[in-house]
Amino acid sequence: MAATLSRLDISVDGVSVTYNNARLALYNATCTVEPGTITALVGPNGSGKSTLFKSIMGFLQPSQGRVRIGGFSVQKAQKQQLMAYVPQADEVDWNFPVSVFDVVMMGRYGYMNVLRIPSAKDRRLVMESLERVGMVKYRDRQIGELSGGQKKRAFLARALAQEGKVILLDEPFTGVDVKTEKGMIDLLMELRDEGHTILISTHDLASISTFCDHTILLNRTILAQGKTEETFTKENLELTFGGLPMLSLNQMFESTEVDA
Ligand SMILES: Nc1ncnc2c1ncn2[C@@H]1O[C@H](COP(=O)(O)OP(=O)(O)OP(=O)(O)O)[C@@H](O)[C@H]1O
Repeated sequence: MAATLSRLDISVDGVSVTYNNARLALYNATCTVEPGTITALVGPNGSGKSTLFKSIMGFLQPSQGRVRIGGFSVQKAQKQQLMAYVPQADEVDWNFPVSVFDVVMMGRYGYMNVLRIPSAKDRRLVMESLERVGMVKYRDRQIGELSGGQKKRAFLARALAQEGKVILLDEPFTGVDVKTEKGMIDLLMELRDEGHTILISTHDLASISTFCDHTILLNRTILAQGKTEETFTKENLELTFGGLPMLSLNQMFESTEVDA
């Protein structure tokens, strides 16, 4: 893996997305993910987090607005393998007859010709990525035969093998135990220190202030963004989540204060 990287920002400018059912999922979203940071994307269910990820990755075309990755168009960033994506579990066909090794090798496809014959370098990077997430011993398992946490780590390894400078993770801690989450957070911080730009959506609000440099709050549009200590406030969370009971917020801030 490269020791140092050129750091890339993500710039989202006035992005709106309407799905086929005419539902406006995202409205005039404008935000910046600073280069070489871990940035949390926070919002309630259905607030548009996955839609924003898919717009950044170029999986869907916004009806308005523009996304740039390190100044490049999304299309150019895709061609240059600048972005890697760890999807939500329900976006994956777990019955697909591929091993963990095969899934991680998919991260190398963008570097191969049409015959997709892996080079020695491709194999080395796949093994290094599996090692980094502690999944070498599961490399021959069919992907459906993994636990929730192992599945997440397999897809994180695919992102590492892809060598994307920008890594997007859509709810990587769902169904993951505390120890595995801690291991993943440590790895994300290492990747950040190597210069990766990381955007992560999570419902685990309690851990955000422990590892996310910046936070973006979303509910159909961007409601607040900035350094976590300035943005991840009770007032902004109330604005974003609306119906979240005051008791839950009070408990979370009390436990954050105790941990700090
Ligand atoms: N393919 C689709 N077709 C139509 N509507 C969609 C589609 N995908 C998402 N939506 C709608 O767009 C809105 C935003 O969905 P999105 O998946 O981006 O939210 P989210 O913040 O990622 O939610 P969650 O936290 O539950 O994963 C929701 O109202 C959802 O029902």
